[in-house]
Amino acid sequence: APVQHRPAYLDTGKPVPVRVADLLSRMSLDDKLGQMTQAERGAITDPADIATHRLGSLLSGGGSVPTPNTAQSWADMYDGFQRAALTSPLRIPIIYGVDAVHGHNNVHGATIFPHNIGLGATRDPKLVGRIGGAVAEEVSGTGVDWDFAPCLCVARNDRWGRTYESFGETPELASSMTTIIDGLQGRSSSDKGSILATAKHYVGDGGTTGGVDQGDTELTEQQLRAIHLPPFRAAVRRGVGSVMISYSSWNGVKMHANRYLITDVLKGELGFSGFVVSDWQGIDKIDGQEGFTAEEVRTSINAGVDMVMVPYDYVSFIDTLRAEVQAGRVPMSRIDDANRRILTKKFQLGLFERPFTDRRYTATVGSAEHRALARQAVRESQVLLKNDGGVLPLGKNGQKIFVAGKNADDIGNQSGGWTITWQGSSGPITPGTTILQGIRDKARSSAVTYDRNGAGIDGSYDVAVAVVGETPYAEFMGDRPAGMGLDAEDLATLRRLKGSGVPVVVVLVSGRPLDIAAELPGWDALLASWLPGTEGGGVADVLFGDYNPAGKLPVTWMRSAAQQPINVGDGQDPLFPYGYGLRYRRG
Ligand SMILES: O=[N+]([O-])c1ccc(O[C@@H]2O[C@@H](CO)[C@H](O)[C@H](S[C@@H]3O[C@H](CO)[C@@H](O)[C@H](O)[C@H]3O)[C@@H]2O)cc1
Repeated sequence: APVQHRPAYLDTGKPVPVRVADLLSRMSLDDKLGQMTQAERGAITDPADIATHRLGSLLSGGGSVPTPNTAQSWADMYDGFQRAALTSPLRIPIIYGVDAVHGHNNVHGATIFPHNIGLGATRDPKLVGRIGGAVAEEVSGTGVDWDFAPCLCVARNDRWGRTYESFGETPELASSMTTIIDGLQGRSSSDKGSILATAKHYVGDGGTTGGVDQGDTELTEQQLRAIHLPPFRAAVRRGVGSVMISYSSWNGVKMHANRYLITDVLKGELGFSGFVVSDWQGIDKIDGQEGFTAEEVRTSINAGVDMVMVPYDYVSFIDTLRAEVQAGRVPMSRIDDANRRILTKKFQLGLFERPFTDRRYTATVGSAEHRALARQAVRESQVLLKNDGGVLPLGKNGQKIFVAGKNADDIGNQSGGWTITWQGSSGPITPGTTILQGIRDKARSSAVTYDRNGAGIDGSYDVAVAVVGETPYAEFMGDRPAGMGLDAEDLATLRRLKGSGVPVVVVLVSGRPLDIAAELPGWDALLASWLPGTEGGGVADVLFGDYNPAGKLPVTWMRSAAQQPINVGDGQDPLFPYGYGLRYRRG
């Protein structure tokens, strides 16, 4: 019998472009349309539908998790979906995406790193690259092969609910932190424990008028190119495998419909050779109405979107796109280009050879090694803004320390949004060390008293530490169009502490600068902690002087919310300037 020749696309000895061309030549129109379709895992009622509709990708939206929500269970879920995908005639594996934006944050027990705004304060690109490697290991250990990160937004107005997802307010700072892509993708994307990274959200998401999430970025092209494009140029140079389009508009045109910026600039001028994915229901929002229309499908695909994060009505999407192709309103060349881009990444990731979870990485989820790295990141991210009379560092021995504040003993609050659920939540939502626990661990020979509201404080204490700030939010839920001050609970707690006559150290756990100028004179010290994640011990390392704070503001700190947007070089007079940060001692 004639030797069964393995098709070229399955021959690992062939160059990727040859494998892609061979596979493309074997694909039907429906095979190709399916590759461009990404569905939410919750929309898959029968895994057989993955092969039936030739789906190219699945995702977990924020908080979309298997039960139980363990690394093992994720790996089993992924392998189940992949096994179903491989029953299709051409056996093309799916690629599965998640938002691991500060660790594998959907997974209970995963290491939660500081959100990007804290990483920006470290000014340590090498550290951020190492974090990318650790996140890639934890994500790989659950089977997942695609991370919708990093967000390379340049946050220009702190009212924006996604300010904490930004490394900072300058293109230089965001560009410097694209080292995380090297960590996520490895030296070669087929490296073990490497995953596909995503530069998002292209372009100008952090520059909307008023800091309105999904709003309109009203800038000249020269301004857009100077402020918001550079991090994407840097990411493309580093070989980022995918780019996600922003919900926002540029001068009134929805980014998901912007052919000039997606095809001419990103793919042409910048030379991006990976694939472009829409945001969640991003094409639906082009006309501002619920659901997607044939025109929105046609417009976004012709603009250069290669894969659509539908995420639920994927059958209707495929049917609509098929009709547009058959009517000649979407050229076959566009469909083939999108497929080439997607398949190239799947081959480069090694998905055809190793389609299932590499269980050697499952044990890295929440590992002591990763938590130690996260604690180092917490230490380096702390920004000391005030330290009158050297009230910091605190004494480990023989001191009476009073700790107060809603964010002192709350893993959920210190982790912020995109933690276990999309919006995040207060409480003991995942294993970690709260800031209070970190303080207790340090001050074993001092007396530490905690009361959330400061009840019981009196003049007998040597110092009071108030851990205050924001509770978790994500995206538009975090927009602050009005005031940006502390909430009533925090203000009451601080008043009570102030009344005791004891020196007050404020630790601000927040996703952005808050309007605190009026209260600041009553505080003896102020430490900006940002959203440190599960390793609150790193905050205590700084409070007790085991680490000499070196963090620098990644964003300008307003004197008043009325100053927003306020950014370095705009001539305004801030409370603390971009780059500001005190140390305990030189060196
Ligand atoms: O109940 N509602 O009213 C409601 C409204 C909007 C929702 O919208 C959806 O909720 C989230 C959780 O389901 C989804 O993750 C996205 S967010 C989007 O998704 C991508 C994939 O997760 C990320 O990479 C992007 O960075 C991010 O901008 C969407 O906003 C959900 C619920």
